Amino acid sequence: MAATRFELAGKRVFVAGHRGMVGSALVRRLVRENVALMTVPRSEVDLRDQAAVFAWFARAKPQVVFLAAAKVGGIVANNTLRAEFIYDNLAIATNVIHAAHVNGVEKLMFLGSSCIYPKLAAQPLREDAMLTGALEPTNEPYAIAKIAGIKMVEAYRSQYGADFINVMPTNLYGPGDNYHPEYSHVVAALIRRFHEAKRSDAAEVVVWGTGTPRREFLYVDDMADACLHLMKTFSAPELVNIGTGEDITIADFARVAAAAVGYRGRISFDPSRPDGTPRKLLDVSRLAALGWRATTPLEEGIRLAYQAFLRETGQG
Ligand SMILES: NC(=O)C1=CN([C@@H]2O[C@H](COP(=O)(O)OP(=O)(O)OC[C@H]3O[C@@H](n4cnc5c(N)ncnc54)[C@H](OP(=O)(O)O)[C@@H]3O)[C@@H](O)[C@H]2O)C=CC1
Ligand SMILES: C[C@H]1O[C@H](OP(=O)(O)OP(=O)(O)OC[C@H]2O[C@@H](n3cnc4c(=O)[nH]c(N)nc43)[C@H](O)[C@@H]2O)[C@@H](O)[C@@H](O)C1=O
Repeated sequence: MAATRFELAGKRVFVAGHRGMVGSALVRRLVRENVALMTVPRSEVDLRDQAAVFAWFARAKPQVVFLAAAKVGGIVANNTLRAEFIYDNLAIATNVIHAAHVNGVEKLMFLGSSCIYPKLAAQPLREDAMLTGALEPTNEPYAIAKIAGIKMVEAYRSQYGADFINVMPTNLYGPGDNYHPEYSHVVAALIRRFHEAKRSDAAEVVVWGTGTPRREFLYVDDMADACLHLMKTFSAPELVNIGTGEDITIADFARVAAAAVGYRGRISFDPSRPDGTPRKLLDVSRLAALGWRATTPLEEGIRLAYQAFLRETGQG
């Protein structure tokens, strides 16, 4: 895949979803670049509102867009709020991608997710595995909306020659995560649960599912760095996975998180809770060939994430 060079410097760069975990990491990373950063609060422009999005793009005229706004959550949020996950994510993708085209945006990056790959696809997950099999049922509405966004990017590239690209992040964690006890992802959920257990001297912490699923975790500042790298150097219709290329069982991950938090009690598993996809490990060879690798080891990332949790919940 040939490398290209896209100049970010001097551009008006819009981060959609700038208050979120990824969006805020993109903002932290972009301040080191010579760009005019653009953000807009959801109270001013709800990205599900087509008229509001079109009016804002026509007025603000961003040149570059990172589309990091979405309805996001862990396995239970995805499985419970199924209508919101499909409606919000379809609406956000169609409104922002079309508005970017109509207003002559020079380059747009759409953030998909590793959950767009079939539940039982061969591991590690290659980019060409998309649409080769049935999806994991717990997050099918979200994955379908993400696949629609990916296909829009491909269609606008092929029909209009738009320089829009698709990246597929693995499971992310770090500052700005959502610590909701039911609706968060596993990393934030376990940091909070182990922390509360440590504070209350609880003898046991219950982890959902069997502990056997395998997941790959990427620190969100690495994710932001990869996004900037690809924005500057990648332009093609193919997807690019963003991950570390290493995975871990949930049981082993729980031990890593407990150690980072300093919880020393028992860890048990509740198999009545959903496991989700048995394994989600990305093939990152395309990303490596494009010149990027993750640099934050899991133990270090979880330590930083715990510090961020303490800060963000007023305990640090
Ligand atoms: N977290 C993860 O593990 C993974 C995330 N991704 C993708 O990365 C992207 C960012 O995710 P992440 O940062 O974790 O999610 P967050 O929930 O932390 O952030 C989502 C952001 O989107 C904004 N947003 C949501 N709905 C609307 C709306 N209707 N109008 C305007 N803004 C809206 C939120 O605004 P507000 O703050 O006002 O609520 C928030 O800023 C998403 O596309 C997600 O699918 C992909 C793979 C894994
Ligand atoms: C990023 C990704 O996120 C979601 O998919 P997921 O990978 O299943 O993410 P998760 O973080 O919620 O769970 C990972 C694993 O961890 C186990 N687990 C243990 N204990 C807790 C726990 O306490 N909370 C949660 N949430 N999970 C737990 C859980 O049972 C599962 O086996 C999708 O919505 C999908 O759409 C998506 O994009």
